[in-house]
Amino acid sequence: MAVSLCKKIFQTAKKRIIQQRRVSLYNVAHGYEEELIKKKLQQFAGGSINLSKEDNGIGILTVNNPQLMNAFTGTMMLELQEKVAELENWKDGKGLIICGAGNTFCSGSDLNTVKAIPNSQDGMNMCMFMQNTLTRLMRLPLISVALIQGKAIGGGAELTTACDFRLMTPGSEIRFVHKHMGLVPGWGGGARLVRIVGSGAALRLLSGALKVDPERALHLGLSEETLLSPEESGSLEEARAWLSQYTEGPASVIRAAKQVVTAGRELPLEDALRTEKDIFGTVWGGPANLQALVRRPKHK
Ligand SMILES: CC[C@H](C(=O)O)C(=O)SCCNC(=O)CCNC(=O)[C@H](O)C(C)(C)COP(=O)(O)OP(=O)(O)OC[C@H]1O[C@@H](n2cnc3c(N)ncnc32)[C@H](O)[C@@H]1OP(=O)(O)O
Repeated sequence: MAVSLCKKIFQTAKKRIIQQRRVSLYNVAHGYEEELIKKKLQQFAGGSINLSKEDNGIGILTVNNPQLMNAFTGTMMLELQEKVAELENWKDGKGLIICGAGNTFCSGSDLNTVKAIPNSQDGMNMCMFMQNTLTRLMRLPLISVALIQGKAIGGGAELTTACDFRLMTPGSEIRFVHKHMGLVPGWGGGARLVRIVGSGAALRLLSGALKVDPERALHLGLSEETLLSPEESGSLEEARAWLSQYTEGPASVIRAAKQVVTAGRELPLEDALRTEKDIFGTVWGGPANLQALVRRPKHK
């Protein structure tokens, strides 16, 4: 009995590690030293990443460091990784809203943290750490929305691209300011931006460090909608209502829809088709499917 329980725990842990490896981009084979960068990041404290999971299957992830316009300190980068892991294990989840505290989104990395780790090894490790985390965030089986109030600057702009959708409030802006910092995006935001707006527009936004207001974002297809409310609770309510149009229904089906799209977005066609077949197998003959066959709804 005890042996079989131990075996089961071991198998579950092994499965989880393999799954995390699959969704993570970098490991030791890429020269990535996760424990080393985690120790370094731990030294730069401040702010927090808060997660609340609502009964409707929508999670609210808040970047919280309002004194620094929600810049990411070292400990916030670590907390983001922890919250993403928590979301990976949230089986009832269907949607996610990412927002910033105090009426602004996020101003990228905390300049005090990055100034203290200027050497190339730390920079590369931090870059791989954030790419791993944001790739896992992007691949969550949750429909994700960045709610952009105020400013999304540098790494903050990159964070918005790890979401499926972006909603902007009046007066807000997204700006890839990296050029002015002598940088290019390093959190994966460059590659993701190309896939969202195309290579020409992405090159203009990066090389011009252009301010993208809600109107321009709509025009570029970077934002889905400009919300009416400029303030925190009103815009969150609007974002919730917008997202619930897509999260209405059984979690198994909503999550499967996101997984099919993730495969289609990331894999070569034949691999995506095979993955779609596997995901189809998880819903075919499932409770939602069987109930629908009994109800026989008309889709008028
Ligand atoms: C790959 C990612 C990449 C990286 O470094 O690895 C980046 O993220 S690069 C981009 C880094 N971010 C910045 O360079 C932002 C610099 N800050 C600003 O441009 C402005 O502060 C702005 C536009 C975000 C907000 O301007 P606003 O006038 O509304 O407010 P304040 O400037 O008065 O800001 C209040 C307070 O916050 C401090 N602050 C803002 N952002 C950061 C930051 N990223 N790191 C550290 N501190 C930040 C700002 O200095 C003010 O503090 P104070 O003590 O009053 O000077």
